[in-house]
Amino acid sequence: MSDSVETAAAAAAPVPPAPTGQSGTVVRSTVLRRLFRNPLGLIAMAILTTITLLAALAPVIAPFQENFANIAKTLAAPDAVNILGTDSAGRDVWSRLLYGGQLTLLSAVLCAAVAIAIGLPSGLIAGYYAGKFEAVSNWMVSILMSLPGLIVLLTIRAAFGPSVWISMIAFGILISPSYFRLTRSAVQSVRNELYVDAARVSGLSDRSIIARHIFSVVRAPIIIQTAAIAGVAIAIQSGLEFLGLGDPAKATWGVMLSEGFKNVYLTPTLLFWPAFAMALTIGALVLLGNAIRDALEDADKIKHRRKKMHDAEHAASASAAKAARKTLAAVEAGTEHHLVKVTNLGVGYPQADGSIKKVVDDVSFHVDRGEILGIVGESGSGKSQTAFSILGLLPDTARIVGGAIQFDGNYTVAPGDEKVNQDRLSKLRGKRISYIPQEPMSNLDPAFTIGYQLVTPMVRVLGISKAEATKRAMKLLSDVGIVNPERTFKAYPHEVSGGMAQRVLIAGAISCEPDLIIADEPTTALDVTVQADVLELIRDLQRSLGVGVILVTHNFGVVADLCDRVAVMQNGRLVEDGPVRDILRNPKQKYTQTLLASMLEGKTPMTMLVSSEKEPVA
Ligand SMILES: Nc1ncnc2c1ncn2[C@@H]1O[C@H](COP(=O)(O)OP(=O)(O)OP(=O)(O)O)[C@@H](O)[C@H]1O
Repeated sequence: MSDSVETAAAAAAPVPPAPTGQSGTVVRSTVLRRLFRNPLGLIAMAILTTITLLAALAPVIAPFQENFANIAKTLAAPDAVNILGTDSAGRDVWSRLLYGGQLTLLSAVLCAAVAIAIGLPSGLIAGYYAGKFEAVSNWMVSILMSLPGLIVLLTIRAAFGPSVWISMIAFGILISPSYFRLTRSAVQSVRNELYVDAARVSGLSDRSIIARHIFSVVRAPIIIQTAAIAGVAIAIQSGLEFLGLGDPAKATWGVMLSEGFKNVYLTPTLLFWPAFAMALTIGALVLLGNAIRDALEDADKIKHRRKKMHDAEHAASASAAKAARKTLAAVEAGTEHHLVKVTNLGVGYPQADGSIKKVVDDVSFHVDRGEILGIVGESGSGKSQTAFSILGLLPDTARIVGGAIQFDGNYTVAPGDEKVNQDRLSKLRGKRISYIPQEPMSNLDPAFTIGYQLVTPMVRVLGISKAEATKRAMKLLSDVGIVNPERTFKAYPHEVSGGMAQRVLIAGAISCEPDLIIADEPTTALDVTVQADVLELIRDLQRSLGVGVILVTHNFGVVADLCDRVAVMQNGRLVEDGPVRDILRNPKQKYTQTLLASMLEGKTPMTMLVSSEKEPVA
């Protein structure tokens, strides 16, 4: 398949589950265990927990209210009553430190929360959908980043008074672009991963895809970033207060710092204690961020631990679907109501000069239940673009420039439509239409076990219990010829071979009892020794389940071996179609004859072809 099409490639039914629930919990507990084993992480957590507890318990453990002043005892040295001494107004330093911790920590949390609330969702949406939202967000982010932060904060202070909360909300807004950019780049890096396309094909809504696949990618960097941002917020807030811009009526570490500085020559410890508390907190936050990063880094170890947690008991169960499919298969084949009907389809891409380059032109064919239609043609002939039109997975830039597509009598592309009807197709993909891709490995999410990726869509689409779906998955794995289904079920994609991964995807493709399977060169990425097995498997399953299959291939040998009917494509056009037997016996077009000749003469199919007699479509 062409490079461009690969971006739109999608996989069969397997949908990796949300990184929540059992697996998510296991991963989280593993990360926590690793954090506890890291001495720096442990120290950081101990410091932060102690500081938070002391601050939270200030009303209980502080000997005085933060603003209680004993004018008779100013700038006093530490004694039994005032263990850290008193300040210039006779207030207890220890009590103010505790109450100050409350305000300082809460304001840091507020700042991070505001920044996350703005930056995270906008980064997710911009990264996932791109387009206008991303353009507008980028524009706003650039404006925010070009603002001189300190001057904005000073202006806000002048306008709204010395409120620590308002300052921190403003700082949260100013700092939100860092979350936006972090999230957007993380999302962009996985947006076009085939397992994300696979989830789309399997019928997951965009919201679920973002929650399950995309958010899991940004979660770790966001946590690390938050630790750093909280530290920066404390430093900025204290910096402003140190400059005398804080609310003197409130005890915060910054206000204490400012007051301590005024008396630095008389009582240097007044400056030391708030500075020490701040340094300890900020240092602990930085250490914690690093420790979390280290804990998350070794993903493989985490995965292996997760794997051990999966202890399943499995047994085979009957596939009632098979019988149901057989019945269905007999109903509609050969009638005018086709499972898929493509009529005069045209697909094009707008060019820089304003013209549209057609890559599929006036293509018509149909597929019925219980039959295999082969779409054959040389590389670039438009096979995949046709298949992706049916799946609704054309790139955003593609335009339908003519014709229509009906699935089971309903238009997914109606005459006059410029785009595929995604609302309608999202209800079909993964449920009634499934897909077997050409690159099995890239279509399985490396972060989840094969079993999980098989079970989740069945639970969603078929509405069955997890236990039942597990049984079905085991049966499916054994149906597709996997010798040790238990082991494969518990394995991660990197632990199985390409041929086995393709069998897994085939199992996924049939798991939700589809009516149509679109297989796009399903053996291309496989070793020759397993190609025949996989093709035979598709044929056996198609026969027993009675589904319709569209098989995209450039190999006429595969067509001859497997298909009932064939559509031959060249340069985006359908040059010939009909029952395979007729076309094999009596190919009318020279192009078809050449394709056949390359097969019959035992040459490697499709390495050399005569040039088209027609002009390329444009
Ligand atoms: N995103 C895109 N933008 C512009 N042109 C594209 C895009 N995707 C595909 N094309 C063009 O569409 C034409 C048909 O591509 P398609 O992938 O359908 O061919 P194919 O027959 O499946 O080939 P292969 O067997 O190599 O996959 C090619 O000329 C390709 O360059």
